[in-house]
Amino acid sequence: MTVRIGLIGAGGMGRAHVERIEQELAGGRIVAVADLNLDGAKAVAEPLGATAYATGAELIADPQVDAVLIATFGKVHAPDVLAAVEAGKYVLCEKPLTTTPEDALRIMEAEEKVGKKLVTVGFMRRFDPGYNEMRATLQGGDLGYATLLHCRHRNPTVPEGYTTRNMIDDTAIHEIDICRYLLGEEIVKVRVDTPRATSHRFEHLQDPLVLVATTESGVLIDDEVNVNIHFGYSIECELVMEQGTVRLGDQNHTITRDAAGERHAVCGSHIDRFHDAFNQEVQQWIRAVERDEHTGSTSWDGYAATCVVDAALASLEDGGREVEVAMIEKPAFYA
Ligand SMILES: NC(=O)C1=CN([C@@H]2O[C@H](COP(=O)(O)OP(=O)(O)OC[C@H]3O[C@@H](n4cnc5c(N)ncnc54)[C@H](O)[C@@H]3O)[C@@H](O)[C@H]2O)C=CC1
Ligand SMILES: O=C1[C@@H](O)[C@H](O)[C@@H](O)[C@H](O)[C@H]1O
Repeated sequence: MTVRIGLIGAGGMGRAHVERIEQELAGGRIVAVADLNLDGAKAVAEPLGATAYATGAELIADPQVDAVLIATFGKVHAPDVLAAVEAGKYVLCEKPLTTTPEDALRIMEAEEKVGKKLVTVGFMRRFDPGYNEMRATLQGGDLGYATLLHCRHRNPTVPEGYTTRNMIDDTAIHEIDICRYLLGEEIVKVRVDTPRATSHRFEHLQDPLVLVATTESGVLIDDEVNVNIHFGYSIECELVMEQGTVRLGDQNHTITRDAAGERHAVCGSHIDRFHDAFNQEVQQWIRAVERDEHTGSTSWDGYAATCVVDAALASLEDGGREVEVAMIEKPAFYA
């Protein structure tokens, strides 16, 4: 069976997903594309012989669409995710699932009503081999339990419209999710530190900032979010356990050694750094939809991440005070 996919949001990420589905992956085909900018939707749809729509609602109602891939802005994800769930269609929604915990709860309620998990959140780092090796090392138990997790999320630059809020709800949300995934526990409190700002930022931005979070068992996480670092796209992570540490590698395949020393190229963007993880994520989603099964992160993961984002934003507004994360008990449906 070929899974007939409808894409909502034909911007940078949407087009990157279309390219991988059409050129690199198996089992899926783009049959419809929706974008508020109808010309943008047509530009992606027409070469594929797909139908173009101006709204997600029309695309979701199209009986030709088996499953929905959402790559619009985070703050408009919720209505389309809800409509797809209510139509009984599987959804792969780019992160963040929603920008408020209330919207994520509504999605969870809709899924529970339908009686099956239909939503996967685009937390693609869960498919990165490096993070999975780190997780396996921790779970193996030979190095003891985790005590600390040091993360760095460095982007070359960001556009002027990107806000300090986005440093948390659009950027740090990746570490919020991957730390929960690596450690297998929830984050219970968080504060945001605001060091001296870089002169490379737009004036309105608090860049860099550092999230300091604590998990249920007391593991301390620090996450440097630094989005105008210029030299490249650099994602780092070191997990400290009782008897050893494990550190994420980069995407380099070779190391050059000469009179200037040893070096390897640094990635330029999320596209090259997480190319394989994105492919794994979307390929596994297509295969799971074929089998009528859920895969990857759930609406609960989207909800939990949004609750941590909310607490971090409250800390930022309140001078870096430590804020407890408010969240509901995990429903048995997501156990
Ligand atoms: N996993 C990752 O590493 C990355 C994830 N993303 C996520 O992908 C999503 C999209 O980001 P980009 O492609 O960079 O943004 P973008 O601005 O390039 O594209 C967004 C597109 O959605 C369309 N759109 C907005 N609201 C809409 C609506 N209500 N209905 C239909 N179309 C609508 C816009 O017209 C635009 O074409 C975001 O959620 C973002 O966080 C983006 C970059 C990397
Ligand atoms: O998800 C992503 C972007 O939306 C975000 O703006 C970047 O900071 C991240 O590095 C990238 O992976």
